[in-house]
Amino acid sequence: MTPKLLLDALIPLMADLSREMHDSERYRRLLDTLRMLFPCDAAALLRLDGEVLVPLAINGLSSDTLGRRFRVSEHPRFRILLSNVPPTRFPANSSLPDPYDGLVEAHSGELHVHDCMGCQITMNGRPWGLLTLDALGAGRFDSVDTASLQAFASLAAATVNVAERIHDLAETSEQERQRAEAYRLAANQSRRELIGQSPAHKKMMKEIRLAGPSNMTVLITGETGVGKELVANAIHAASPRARKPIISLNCAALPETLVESELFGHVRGAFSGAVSDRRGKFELADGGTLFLDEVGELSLAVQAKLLRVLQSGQIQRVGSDEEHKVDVRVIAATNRNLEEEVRQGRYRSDFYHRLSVYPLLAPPLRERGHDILLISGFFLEENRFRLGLLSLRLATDAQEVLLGYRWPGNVRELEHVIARTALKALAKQPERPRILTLAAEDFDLVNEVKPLISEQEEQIQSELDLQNGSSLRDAVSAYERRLISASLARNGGNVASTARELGIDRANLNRMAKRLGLK
Ligand SMILES: Nc1ncnc2c1ncn2[C@@H]1O[C@H](COP(=O)(O)OP(=O)(O)OP(=O)(O)O)[C@@H](O)[C@H]1O
Repeated sequence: MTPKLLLDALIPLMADLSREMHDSERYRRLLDTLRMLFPCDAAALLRLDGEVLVPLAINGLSSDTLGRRFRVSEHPRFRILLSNVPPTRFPANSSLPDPYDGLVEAHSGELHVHDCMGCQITMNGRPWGLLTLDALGAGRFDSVDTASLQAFASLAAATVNVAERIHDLAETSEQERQRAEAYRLAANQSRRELIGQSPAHKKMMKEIRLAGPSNMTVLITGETGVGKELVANAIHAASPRARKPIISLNCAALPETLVESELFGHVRGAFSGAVSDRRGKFELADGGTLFLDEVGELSLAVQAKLLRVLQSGQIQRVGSDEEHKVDVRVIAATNRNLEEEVRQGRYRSDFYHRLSVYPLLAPPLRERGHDILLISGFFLEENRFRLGLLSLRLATDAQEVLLGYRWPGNVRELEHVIARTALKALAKQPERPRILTLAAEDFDLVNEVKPLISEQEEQIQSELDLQNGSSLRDAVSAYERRLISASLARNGGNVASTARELGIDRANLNRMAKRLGLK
């Protein structure tokens, strides 16, 4: 090969060193050039991973070769190649078995490789992997100059080095992005105050102030949307770790196989797709808090691993034997009844007890009385701003609707209801107003309204009222109570519509309700 041809072949490869491209494309171009320069039927680039050689790219070999893992101890040719820095040639009469026998695609009935060469790729003075060349015809490599192959191996090492550095950079920037996101979220969420004044709210805040400064593991329970994540943030903010991040993991959002790697991280090659080392949430939360949301969804196997970490404070990345010490406080949340899950054998009792060192209940919205209006105020203000209004408020009858509703989706549902209702009410206006007042009929909550007296309570009540000996007045009161409760429920707690349906005015209805002990 003339120097010009040689340069023509090598220049694009050198130019690749300063270009960003996918590894597979980079390695494919490397092997294409190798085959242009050296007369062979197949070539491969392999990375040494512990005791195993992993093919990263192949050319002229059957595609299943990429899935093979060659144990160095079982392949004497590979062992020899790895122990010598200069290239080694195995001539046709070599008695050592060839790992690629039967894998070269160009064979015309000839399965046996007759000429084989290889060269170590050295990185930082240590073997990183191999380049191999195979030919079916004996003596094909007679003319190959080993110094040229060694020079090519140096170019291959530079190529691999660039690919790995790009990987590391991408990984570092991804981790920095995650960290920045965690700080941003923490800052945003901690700005979100837990609004409320009800006794249930005050009791919860007291617990937060008590548990926060301790280093205890807290298990927050409560229905969906009650604000468990906000509670976790408040606990973190009240702790000495407040200046460090709180890192969240939603245990329900990931398949079991990924949960472990998300929690503990992994090393390169731990599983297919693990192309580089990665820190897990435990390492990201080091010094701070790890919030495990929906912890009730973890499998028994992951529970066992987490329990070990919580007890020892040591984590092991998936695929590694090394242990890392981490200093992490865990706060977990669930809307499941974990005690029941333990009884049913679906949850580990030891893990449950390790999590619930400090159990904290976030009460449902329907038990927080007028907090519903305070929290509505927060969301009304948010929506006022978003919709560009001067004022967004609730009419009195709308407040009654919100207070009478059972809120199965709790605060999150309230947030969505207000956003939806405000948007729809605005769309109904003939002209864009500056002030918008949401009325009872703007809310579409009628069907889900909680009966003011449950059916069972009502029956017991009416039986008591109608017992023998009760006065006519008591019986009439009982009847009025039932009639008004049913009408209020039908009208979504809307006093105006209820009064209309019953044919009395609102003030009268309010007086009657008060006299009958109805809220
Ligand atoms: N007391 C509160 N004051 C103001 N906003 C609140 C309050 N409680 C909850 N929120 C808001 O309600 C929404 C739902 O809260 P969050 O996501 O914390 O609930 P959760 O219990 O973790 O829900 P899930 O069980 O679905 O994970 C969030 O937007 C949160 O900011």
